[in-house]
Amino acid sequence: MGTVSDAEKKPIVIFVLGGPGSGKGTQCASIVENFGHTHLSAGDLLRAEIKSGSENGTMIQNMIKEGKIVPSEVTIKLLQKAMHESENDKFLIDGFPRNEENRAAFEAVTKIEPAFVLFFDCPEEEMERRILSRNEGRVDDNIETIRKRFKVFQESSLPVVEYYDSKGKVRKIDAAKPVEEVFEAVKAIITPKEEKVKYHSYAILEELSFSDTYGPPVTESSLEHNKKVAV
Ligand SMILES: Nc1ncnc2c1ncn2[C@@H]1O[C@H](COP(=O)(O)OP(=O)(O)OP(=O)(O)O)[C@@H](O)[C@H]1O
Ligand SMILES: Nc1ccn([C@@H]2O[C@H](COP(=O)(O)O)[C@@H](O)[C@H]2O)c(=O)n1
Ligand SMILES: [Mg+2]
Repeated sequence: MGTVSDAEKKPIVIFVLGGPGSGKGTQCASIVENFGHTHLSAGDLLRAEIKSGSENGTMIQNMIKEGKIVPSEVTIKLLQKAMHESENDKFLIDGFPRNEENRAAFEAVTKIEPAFVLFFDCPEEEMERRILSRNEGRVDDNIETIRKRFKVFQESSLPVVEYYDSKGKVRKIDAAKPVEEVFEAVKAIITPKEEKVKYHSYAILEELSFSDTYGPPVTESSLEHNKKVAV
């Protein structure tokens, strides 16, 4: 069997999902800083497309104002372009897939399956409070559009989360907590396996030196055990 060349290598994709205002963009910024992923927000790409004066601009603007989901073809093209232009091989795709059409079309076109889905779970009252004090001048940050976006989230986006949950791919996070606490939970999920093994090994070594100063040396087999613990 031949080897897979670099050109054929699939990027690592993490889908970042959660209701409007749940904190996806905020947490993605910290993940980028700490773990080096490239952050692609579908909403940001669509807003940039409006600004660029593209022929789809007016259609996208109207859909965003109404809290509706833009046809997958448009959004996927923007995501693919951004991925091709990046030299990175690990991406956080934020706010996508937003409905079943988004999900199926992305998989069919790119043949990429997400490594997992980070799902930010937050009550509507908290998301509403956050959006109303966001102050970024977004056309959809008003109470009328917020209500529509909540409805679309419940009816179209949650089924996508449930789909990935049925495949064991959802990592759910309590996003109602303060930013720093949410990020601690994120870190526990994103931290590469090797780092966790190192951490567990040090913890066991420390425990040994405190509780049993003259205890048995840490053997290779006991480190092997740590590896099994740190999944
Ligand atoms: N854990 C948190 N606690 C309090 N405020 C938060 C928290 N996380 C984010 N915020 C604030 O809430 C607002 C919404 O956050 P953010 O833009 O990250 O959400 P989002 O999920 O990307 O929303 P959207 O889907 O509308 O793009 C921002 O003003 C942000 O500073
Ligand atoms: N897959 C997507 C993502 C977003 N949209 C539209 O953009 C709006 C804002 O998205 P945020 O992620 O920045 O909240 C969203 O309400 C949709 O109108 C989309 O169509 N498809
Ligand atoms: Mg966002």
